[in-house]
Amino acid sequence: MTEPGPVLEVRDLVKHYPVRNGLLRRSVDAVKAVDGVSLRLDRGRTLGLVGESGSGKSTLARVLVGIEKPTSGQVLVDGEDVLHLSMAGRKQLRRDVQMVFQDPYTSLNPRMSVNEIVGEPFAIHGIDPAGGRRAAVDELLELVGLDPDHANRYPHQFSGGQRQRVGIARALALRPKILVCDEPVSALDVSVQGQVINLLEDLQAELGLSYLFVAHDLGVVRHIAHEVAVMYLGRIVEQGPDADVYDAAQHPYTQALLSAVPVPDPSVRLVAKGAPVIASDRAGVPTGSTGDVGPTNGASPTGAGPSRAVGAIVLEGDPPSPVDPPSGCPFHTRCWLAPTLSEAPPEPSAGGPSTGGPGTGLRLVPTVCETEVPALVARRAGGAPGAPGSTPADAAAHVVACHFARELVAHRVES
Ligand SMILES: Nc1ncnc2c1ncn2[C@@H]1O[C@H](COP(=O)(O)OP(=O)(O)OP(=O)(O)O)[C@@H](O)[C@H]1O
Repeated sequence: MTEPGPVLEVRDLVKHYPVRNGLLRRSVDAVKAVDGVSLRLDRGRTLGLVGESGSGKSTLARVLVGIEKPTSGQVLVDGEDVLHLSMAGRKQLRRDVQMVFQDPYTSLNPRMSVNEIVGEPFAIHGIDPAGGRRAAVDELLELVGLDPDHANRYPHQFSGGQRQRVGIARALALRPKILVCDEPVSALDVSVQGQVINLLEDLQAELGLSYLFVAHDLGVVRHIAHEVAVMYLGRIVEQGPDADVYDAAQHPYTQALLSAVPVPDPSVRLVAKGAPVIASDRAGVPTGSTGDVGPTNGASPTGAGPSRAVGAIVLEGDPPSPVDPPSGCPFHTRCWLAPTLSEAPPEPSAGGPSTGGPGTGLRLVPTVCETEVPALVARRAGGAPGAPGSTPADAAAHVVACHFARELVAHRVES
């Protein structure tokens, strides 16, 4: 039985990459890859992290496993701040957080046998497992469903799914508490994606592992994650239990991503109240330009079968540059809700923003959305601010960073 509580907490994490110019390589600006992210991952749970290409997911993942140093912020593993420990303490704690990489074809050294690859973490950390290194490797291979008799083979002698199992075995060698899985199945055939996802779920149940699961495929994330965080331009814009986010998304960005996910039953259409519903049988991405989020083949690795997207919300243009993100709400330049807000007829206020908003008929978009960064706060259904002050640090809170978040409703349409 896994003890409840957070195993990983991220507080106001920032990672900026300096942009250098000229002969003197002066730092003139910065790519704001991660720009103030707070997250909480509970023991034995899976937090899915989704967002378009370039939203900062991989940078966040790399910071969490110690490949990159953050510009500022805190990363706590079991309550200990990993970034402010001595080298020795950091090395010890880093064992607790391991990474499963996206591409098993490039992440495994082709010149090393599987025995050497899986056993390498023992050598790096100077650990002699009880019973010897080879026995420990065999045990790890069995744990991930590989035949220990194949330990002397090389990566090219395995299929893609088997290579990813090797990568998972290596990540488990030091008995970590947390696995950061960066797109662990996106390089695999759809037919084997489900097998690897099932393996990760079995390992979680058996070993009490916690996963941060980075993925662009919202169908896969829905299958494996208990909670979902949505990232846009280096920030979390919505986070909550998977059912809340998938069935009642409130951020216009999340709604756009979800609207492009193929659903098994085309008579079910996901729409946000007031969203511009564009009927489509395109099983693809909503952006029409950047194209990261959303399966493109219409088939689900989780067994739902062929399906199609209906009612896709099309986001105009590419995401803005993280060197010069928009003022105010970072999403306002692409927000489909913005025009409807400025044209909304007056309606009775139900606890919404005290001045202006979708019910007042005032053209607030240029003022609030362009000038004020919306905080992540819990919201009641219907879009009115709920419990200000709730943050991702509160387990299971559904939090949204939008001045005018709207509840997503699922309803059946006549086909
Ligand atoms: N080492 C680096 N130096 C400068 N900029 C970087 C570096 N690594 C990432 N970036 C930039 O940071 C931003 C976030 O990139 P990141 O790879 O974290 O996004 P992502 O959401 O993981 O996208 P993808 O799914 O395509 O990997 C991008 O604008 C990217 O170009």
